[in-house]
Amino acid sequence: MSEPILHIHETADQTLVALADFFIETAKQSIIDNGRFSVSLSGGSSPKKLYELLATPEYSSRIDWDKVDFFFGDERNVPADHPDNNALMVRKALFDPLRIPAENIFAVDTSLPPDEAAQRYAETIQNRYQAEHVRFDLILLGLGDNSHTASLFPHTPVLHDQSVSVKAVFLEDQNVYRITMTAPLINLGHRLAFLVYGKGKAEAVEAVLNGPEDIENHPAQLIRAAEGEVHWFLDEPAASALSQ
Ligand SMILES: O=C1O[C@H](COP(=O)(O)O)[C@@H](O)[C@H](O)[C@H]1O
Repeated sequence: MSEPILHIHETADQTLVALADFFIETAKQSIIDNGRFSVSLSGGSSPKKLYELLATPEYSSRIDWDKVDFFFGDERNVPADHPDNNALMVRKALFDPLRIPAENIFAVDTSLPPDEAAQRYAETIQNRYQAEHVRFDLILLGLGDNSHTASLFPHTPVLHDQSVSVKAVFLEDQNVYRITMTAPLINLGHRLAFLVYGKGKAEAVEAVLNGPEDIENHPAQLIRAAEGEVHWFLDEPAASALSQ
């Protein structure tokens, strides 16, 4: 298992540019190697600016977006037109501006009950890869200030799920469901890339990267690429608690 690779930049904007470049270079290489690029997107508040940046002419002109397949590492259990829906956020920031063909977008069907939505999405991923091994070229991830990533939240049963799959997670404190890829599925990715910025995430970054193993409280510690690489794109405030 390889060590995490840190990319620390002074500001959040510089961090976003570095990750946008990394996204494009990974996509280009995957298209050269395999003819297509498969990426799993993160949701939440941090990545919206990244998607908006990728939609600008400077980035959008650098790859053939028709050769990109988009998946989601997690989704809120809300209707497709709800403001909290991750796919809606990406649609507005990236898919619509770039006119991504509908057949390249693999979103979670949140009109189904959560367990069924999760199972259907796991099947969607399996079917997409057919006989091939399920391995995304790139998986984008965020980090909550409570050390969750995707929807792997502290003290939830999915943290112990060993299947390469997608599961529904009930968050008791919020009384909501989310749908998430399991850690074993995420860990199969060729490249995993966390995007974390802001001082509010500094303690979580330190705990996940350098703290004692404590999966229940710091679920992002589960993310260890089986054979690939794990990259962390951090701004200086988010990296400020890192021990040497
Ligand atoms: O990987 C992810 O992380 C976030 C936490 O990110 P934040 O920017 O909202 O703090 C998570 O909630 C999101 O759904 C997920 O894809």
